[in-house]
Amino acid sequence: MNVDIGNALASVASPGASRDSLERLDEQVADAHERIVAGMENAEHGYEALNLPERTDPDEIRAAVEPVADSEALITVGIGGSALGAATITDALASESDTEAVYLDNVDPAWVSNHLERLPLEETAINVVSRSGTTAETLANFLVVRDAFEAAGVDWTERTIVTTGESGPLRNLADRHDLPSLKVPDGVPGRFSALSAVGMVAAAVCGHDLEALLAGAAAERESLTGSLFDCPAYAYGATAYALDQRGAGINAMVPYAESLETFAEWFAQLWAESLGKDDLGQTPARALGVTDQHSQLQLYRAGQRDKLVTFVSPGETDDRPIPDTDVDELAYLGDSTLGELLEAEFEATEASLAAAGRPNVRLELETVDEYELGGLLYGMEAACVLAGELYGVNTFEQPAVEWAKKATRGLLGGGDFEEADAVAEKTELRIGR
Ligand SMILES: O=P(O)(O)OC[C@H]1O[C@H](O)[C@H](O)[C@@H](O)[C@@H]1O
Repeated sequence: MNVDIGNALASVASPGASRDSLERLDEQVADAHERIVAGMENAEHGYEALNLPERTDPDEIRAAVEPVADSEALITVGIGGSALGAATITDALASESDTEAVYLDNVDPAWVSNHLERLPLEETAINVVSRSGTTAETLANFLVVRDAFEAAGVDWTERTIVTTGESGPLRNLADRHDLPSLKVPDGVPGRFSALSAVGMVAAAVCGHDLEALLAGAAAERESLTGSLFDCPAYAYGATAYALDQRGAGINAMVPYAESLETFAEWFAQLWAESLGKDDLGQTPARALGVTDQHSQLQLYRAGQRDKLVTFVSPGETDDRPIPDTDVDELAYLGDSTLGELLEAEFEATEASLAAAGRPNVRLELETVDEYELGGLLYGMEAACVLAGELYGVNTFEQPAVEWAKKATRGLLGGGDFEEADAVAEKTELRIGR
């Protein structure tokens, strides 16, 4: 991964960071890097995620999925960090296998039912993922999926893989039914677990090259040094932080590839849950090039000066020529391909923001394959850990989310949680019927 921060400099954009201010920030980056390296060496909670390229064992993952390797579909039941990493990987990568990857990361009943009714359950595998083993949405969906398999006369115990922590309800269930199971590595929060079994079981069933994913991540790990001017991941994390400090409180992630749309969702969780605490943090927004040039670009170029736009350039992709036409006004298109049109629109949009003095950063891939994607995921995780150090927040916890989880359980009668009382205490000023 390369990172180009030129359009975030104060000489181009406002808000922008001057070269001098980045030099000064680099001293903090050096200190943060020392802290990060110590955390990695001591396998501290969270920092341990940056050791995954060496820790994850592709053979173990492939062995666990062996019994369902030739399934027509794989239903991953998980939410947040237990779904988005896997979905990012299988959505981004082309595969020769025909396995359809489906993610049940919502409890919308009609949507869940639609999936269960249309999939060939006797040829479908189930991948249940929950670090805690207690998340209500995941366990509820799993019970629903199991029930659908039973109703269709399919033995779900023959078709289920479990990835969870060392103990908990899901671990007990896996043991009781003797299901193939993998462990969420210790010290790795869900949103940092894409490069473990959590993110890679689906990739294995879909036939992706797990070693290449890890090699791309390992190369990014090698590039972690004590200076933002030498390390693409830190350059991104430090620049995003510096711009937030200067008023760019929103970070719009804009990949120029359909296949990377889920990556923007994954990034949004990483950035929001890790940095959004102590009244700090930069709000992630999601957009897609070129589609959202025609819906959001107006705001990004001419709205409030509160945004950083992060582009992801996918590099080389499959291409398709645009056929010639005898309509004079469209003749110029006939000399191009769709890929060239996409690239031209990307360059034009980037330039349009810079020309209007709007900060933007470019993340460049050579192409979208396992190696590059592994590097991108790792790079963004390292950027986020660095940003967390610079903000001085606890990057690896999410107490605000836990609050809502407890309130939900309380409402459903799953225990006595004082958080649930807040629901009854809602202030109302209702207009309408
Ligand atoms: O993996 P689980 O324990 O089921 O948790 C799934 C998700 O739950 C919560 O929403 C947390 O805030 C997320 O960070 C986590 O990824």
